[in-house]
Amino acid sequence: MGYRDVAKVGLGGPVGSGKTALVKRLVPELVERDYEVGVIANDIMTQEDADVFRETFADLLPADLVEGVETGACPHTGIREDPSMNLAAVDEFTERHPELDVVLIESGGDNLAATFNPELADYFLFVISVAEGEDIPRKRGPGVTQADLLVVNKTDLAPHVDADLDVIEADASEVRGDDPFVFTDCKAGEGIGDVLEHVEREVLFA
Ligand SMILES: Nc1nc2c(ncn2[C@@H]2O[C@H](COP(=O)(O)OP(=O)(O)OP(=O)(O)O)[C@@H](O)[C@H]2O)c(=O)[nH]1
Repeated sequence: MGYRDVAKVGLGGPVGSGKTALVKRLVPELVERDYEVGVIANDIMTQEDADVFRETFADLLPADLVEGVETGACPHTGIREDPSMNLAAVDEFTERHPELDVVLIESGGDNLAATFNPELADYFLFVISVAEGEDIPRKRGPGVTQADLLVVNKTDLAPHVDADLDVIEADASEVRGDDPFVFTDCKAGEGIGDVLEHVEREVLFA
């Protein structure tokens, strides 16, 4: 894939929903499938997530394909209103690695309203967690309704927080209409194949 058609995949969602955990699961699978992958981590004030990724992916990705973008107080500004810092990072990646196929862009944790600027992300995953309660899909936040793929993570915690996955499934179906959603347990690695199937079909094979 050339400079112009590197696929940009955004991951947004509330603080702690599992965006980092999902990226950690997706990157090895993508590399295994022979894709050249870059990762950008947006963080409010630190490079913490980027440092974690560099360490986690030390054997999988060149260190210069992991970048941290510090967004300041408002985490969605960098992915929605003014994505210039993120786009500059993508440009640097593609200049250094013209063979790059896909860049995963993790947003800083935010609320249910965070969405990606379409210029920044060709495909946008919104990650929520069942641990915050089964009624999140019903709240119809823009992330939940507008994302290309809704990822409902931490299914393993459902029994511990009295969240009923059948209720979440019914609500997500209603709120999303024909748009897809998947359940994941990033701790055990469940559902990762489903996420990849959507990303490959909609973005990488498109
Ligand atoms: N039990 C369980 N824990 C998970 C799962 N996914 C993530 N976690 C844990 O939840 C915590 C938060 O996960 P992260 O991946 O850091 O969440 P995040 O959305 O990147 O968080 P921010 O970047 O701070 O917004 C960590 O302690 C993870 O280990 C899951 O599917 N099940």
